[in-house]
Amino acid sequence: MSHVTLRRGQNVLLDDVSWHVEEGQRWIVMGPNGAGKSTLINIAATRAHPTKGNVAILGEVLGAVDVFDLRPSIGLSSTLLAQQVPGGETLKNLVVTAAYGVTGRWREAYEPEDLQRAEQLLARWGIAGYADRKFRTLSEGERKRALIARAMMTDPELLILDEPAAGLDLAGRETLVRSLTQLASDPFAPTPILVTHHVEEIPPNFTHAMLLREGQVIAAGPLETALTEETLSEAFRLPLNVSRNAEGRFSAFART
Ligand SMILES: Nc1ncnc2c1ncn2[C@@H]1O[C@H](COP(=O)(O)OP(=O)(O)OP(=O)(O)O)[C@@H](O)[C@H]1O
Repeated sequence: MSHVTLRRGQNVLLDDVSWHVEEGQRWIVMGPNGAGKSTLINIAATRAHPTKGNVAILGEVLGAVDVFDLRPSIGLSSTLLAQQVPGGETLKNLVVTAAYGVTGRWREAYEPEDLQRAEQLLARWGIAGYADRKFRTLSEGERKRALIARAMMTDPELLILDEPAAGLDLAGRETLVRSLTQLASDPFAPTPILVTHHVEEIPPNFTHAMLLREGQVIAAGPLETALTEETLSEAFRLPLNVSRNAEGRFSAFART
């Protein structure tokens, strides 16, 4: 993204944001509520267009490409998507419909390989026995896993996860962090972009961070320089103590 601004009415949601993500990097997007994180990743997922500035995704220039051709290469898991899933949808269908860019199975005919891949992904994300369960009957943690399995269905090059740990209990969060750490260490896995509010949710092998506040970039780059006491305190307007343990996990507390 080069000098991207997005306005809605009088509101400036993103203000002159530039961002460069390379294959092999693993990004965290952080910032307080309303900072513009979802807006940023909606652009990255071709769900929104900037008012000003240029965007190229996987080598294609936004505005000069049919986004429906590009979308299968971009896996997306978000709360907005979860809200669009019909409650009676089975997990198997939730995952397999990603191959067709829809939620809610209607009259599409699926190939046996698609169904097999959906089952494999559910197994990979720890919900193998749940293929015929209805989405509305799942716990929050199971829903999050199902949405990530769906995001992986098209074998995307880019994987965007918007707050996948929101609403999970401690064990659920830690299991998810472990799964994301494993995913990030797979050289054939898609380039991940993880939106989060909490440094504790950052998998230790993620490499870069984009820190936003009020639509502007506070810091962007390698974790060591972009996620520091100074940058996080500035982004959240709160003096923070930030530390990283020997395993690479972050924690943050308000200074007393
Ligand atoms: N359609 C819209 N019209 C006007 N303002 C909007 C619109 N959509 C979002 N906003 C505003 O833009 C700002 C950024 O929203 P966004 O959802 O990108 O933030 P966020 O960082 O993802 O927040 P959160 O952490 O709370 O999910 C917010 O102040 C929001 O109220």
